[in-house]
Amino acid sequence: MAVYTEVPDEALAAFLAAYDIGDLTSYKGIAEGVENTNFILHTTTGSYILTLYEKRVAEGDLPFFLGLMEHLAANGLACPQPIRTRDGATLGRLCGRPAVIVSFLEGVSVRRPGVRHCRALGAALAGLHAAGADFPMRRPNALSVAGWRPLFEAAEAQADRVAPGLAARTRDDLALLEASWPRDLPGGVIHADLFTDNVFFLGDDVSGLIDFYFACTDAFAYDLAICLNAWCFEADYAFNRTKGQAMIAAYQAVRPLEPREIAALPLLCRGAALRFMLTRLVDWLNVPPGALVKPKDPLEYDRRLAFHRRVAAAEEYGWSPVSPA
Ligand SMILES: Nc1ncnc2c1ncn2[C@@H]1O[C@H](COP(=O)(O)OP(=O)(O)O)[C@@H](O)[C@H]1O
Ligand SMILES: N[C@@H](CCOP(=O)(O)O)C(=O)O
Repeated sequence: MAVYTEVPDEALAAFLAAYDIGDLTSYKGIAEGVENTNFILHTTTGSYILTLYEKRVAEGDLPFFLGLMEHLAANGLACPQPIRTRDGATLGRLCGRPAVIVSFLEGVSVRRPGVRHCRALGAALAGLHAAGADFPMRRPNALSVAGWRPLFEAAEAQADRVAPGLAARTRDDLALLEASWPRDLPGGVIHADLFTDNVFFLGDDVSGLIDFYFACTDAFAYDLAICLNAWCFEADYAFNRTKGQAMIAAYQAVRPLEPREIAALPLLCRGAALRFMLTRLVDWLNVPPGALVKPKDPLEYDRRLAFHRRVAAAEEYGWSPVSPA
């Protein structure tokens, strides 16, 4: 459950007094999520999400995240829109935490995405990349290849306790990726965490994208690689090429991949899997006493890595020269 900060009624009322969003009729904490404290607010004008940023989101990054959501929403992307106070501020403070109110998005996330969800996601991802094209702020990706070795070093000594041989195979993956990571790919704003829990659907259509708190400036194809990892593996860790094909084709219908992006896809997928394996591994080995949130299993990404190590070409992810949408 992710309500880390309790908010007394009076503190909430004082905070809301700065906004023009009507009178509060009810509110409650949201159990989902791992990073921040979220409440759903119902007022006489509609529903909103109140987020209190906990320690894992750097306060200095908030202008980037909030500015990005405003920019994307203004460019037609269905994403949370920060609500301004009467004084024009998007960022406030509540119970000692930076806090914002954003618009509520309708829809539900899917736990086991089908081919049609992967197709819709591919189009939505390309739409996000297009909507972010002229966003003027930059945020380097702290969890790209240069950030992986410090994570590995923090976990290396205990990695084999999690799975035999994990330290050695991670060391080898890391060395290979550091030596060959593609650095000159087309890029811009990427979401960098577009897992199924961050995408809402109404029927077969994407109704909203949330959780922009890993968003950064990086290669577009790396975002696609993150999504191929998160959406296209089955429960037995077999890669479903039909899902990959649907996602890539729908992405390319909006933004065709360049030959160098296609060539780089196997490395990008391997790097994306390593990134999530490593952050999960560090969290897994450092669960604080009394933690509210169960850490995610790093071995889910160790198993994906076993697949990526055998891949030689983008075709194995479902890319094809003439991709049917
Ligand atoms: N704008 C929104 N509209 C509707 N629901 C939202 C919105 N933002 C967050 N939520 C709900 O809150 C949950 C946690 O949000 P998320 O941003 O993923 O939190 P965290 O950053 O803590 O992981 C989501 O799974 C969703 O149920
Ligand atoms: N998607 C990441 C963890 C980040 O969680 P989120 O709830 O903020 O999306 C993972 O699966 O490791």
